[in-house]
Amino acid sequence: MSLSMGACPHAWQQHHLHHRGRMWAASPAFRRQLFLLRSLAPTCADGGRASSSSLRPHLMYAAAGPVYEADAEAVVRRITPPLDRARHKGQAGKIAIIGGCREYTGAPYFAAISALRVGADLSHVFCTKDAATVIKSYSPELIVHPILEESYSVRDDERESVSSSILAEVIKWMERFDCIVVGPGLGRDSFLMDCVGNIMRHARQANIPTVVDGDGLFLITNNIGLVEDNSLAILTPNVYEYKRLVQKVLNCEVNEENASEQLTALCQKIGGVTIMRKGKADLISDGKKVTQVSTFGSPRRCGGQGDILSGSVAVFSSWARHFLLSNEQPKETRKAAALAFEKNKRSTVTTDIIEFLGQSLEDICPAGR
Ligand SMILES: NC(=O)C1=CN([C@@H]2O[C@H](COP(=O)(O)OP(=O)(O)OC[C@H]3O[C@@H](n4cnc5c(N)ncnc54)[C@H](O)[C@@H]3O)[C@@H](O)[C@H]2O)[C@@H](O)CC1
Ligand SMILES: Nc1ncnc2c1ncn2[C@@H]1O[C@H](COP(=O)(O)OP(=O)(O)OP(=O)(O)O)[C@@H](O)[C@H]1O
Ligand SMILES: [Mg+2]
Repeated sequence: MSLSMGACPHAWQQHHLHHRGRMWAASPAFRRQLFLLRSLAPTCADGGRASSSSLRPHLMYAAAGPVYEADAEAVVRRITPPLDRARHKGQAGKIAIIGGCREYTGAPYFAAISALRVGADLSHVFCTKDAATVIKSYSPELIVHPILEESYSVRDDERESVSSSILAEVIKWMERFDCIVVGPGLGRDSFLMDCVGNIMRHARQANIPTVVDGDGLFLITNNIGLVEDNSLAILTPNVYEYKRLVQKVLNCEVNEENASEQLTALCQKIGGVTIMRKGKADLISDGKKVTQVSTFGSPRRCGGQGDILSGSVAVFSSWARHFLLSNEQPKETRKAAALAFEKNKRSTVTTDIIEFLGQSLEDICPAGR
């Protein structure tokens, strides 16, 4: 299905933006958009499947083979659903984060709140009991399910029944979600990993798109069958997570000279999945082609920015899916990072970036009046 400009209710905005010329390119609003562009990468991969017109044919690099720079803004503009009065709660996206344990409460919060700030209607978090109250206290906007358990809180003879009841509880909700994000702040407890593996299998059977990040990547690296041949899986590894995946799946070291070929080979070996390799430039592949997003965001590398990305990717990929399925009509995190850095400089933290998500999206795809 083609994502033609004419099909987009915001096409006039795109036209308008293209004609602002150099002044626009130099404007603070344009710079603010740059950060958001990075978070679009998986969406761009999806958009790329739908339309080669979402790729700029003029640019590229990669030591071996062409890599196209994704026109992330155009993709976002096309897939962002209009703020239509006839729409009801949930139609702009229901997202769930599977993550949050004794050590990590920030990561699932960042991912879940970013999904809301990008434009989803409902954002859930499935986490351990220890983490739930903490996460809830960060924000009343989130729906928090304190259902996961770690080994320390489960007796050996209870494991099977606890595992079944965790799965049963998640299954009750699963069908409602447009996308789940597995891993932010999940931790690596063995019992928890087993339970989450079961959740992933169920999500797959139910055809629920799944973004795998953080400790979810640790889980799948050691159980690659969890994502094998799953075209609804998007992996968002950082530099270390990517290294572990390459070592495990391709049985070799990361090769920067042939980055795009290696990424393609990794996708193909796993089969069907889309991988967004985060870094100085984000490289995205579905095993067929490779695109990149290299617009500059922020020089701050504080923890949590990958969580913003995974939550945002969940929303954009569900918008893209709706667009493709219904011919209705996704963008944005490097841009919010740029905005936040402009304001806070070296003291920029993840919460500052989240504050700018809305404005960044607004610059790309205005909500209208
Ligand atoms: N505020 C929070 O709660 C946050 C929690 N986070 C969570 O923390 C958990 C672990 O994520 P990480 O990305 O830290 O996990 P990793 O285990 O991949 O990395 C831990 C750190 O160790 C170092 N490291 C790892 N492998 C290395 C290697 N081969 N060579 C050199 N240095 C290496 C890096 O500095 C890295 O940041 C995840 O669940 C993640 O979601 C992060 O998202 C950051 C924010
Ligand atoms: N060197 C870089 N220059 C510019 N942007 C980067 C760079 N490295 C990563 N990014 C961007 O920062 C965001 C987070 O990537 P990062 O590699 O820090 O993820 P992460 O380690 O998973 O983060 P988290 O701390 O949330 O787990 C992504 O949007 C990525 O595109
Ligand atoms: Mg991470």
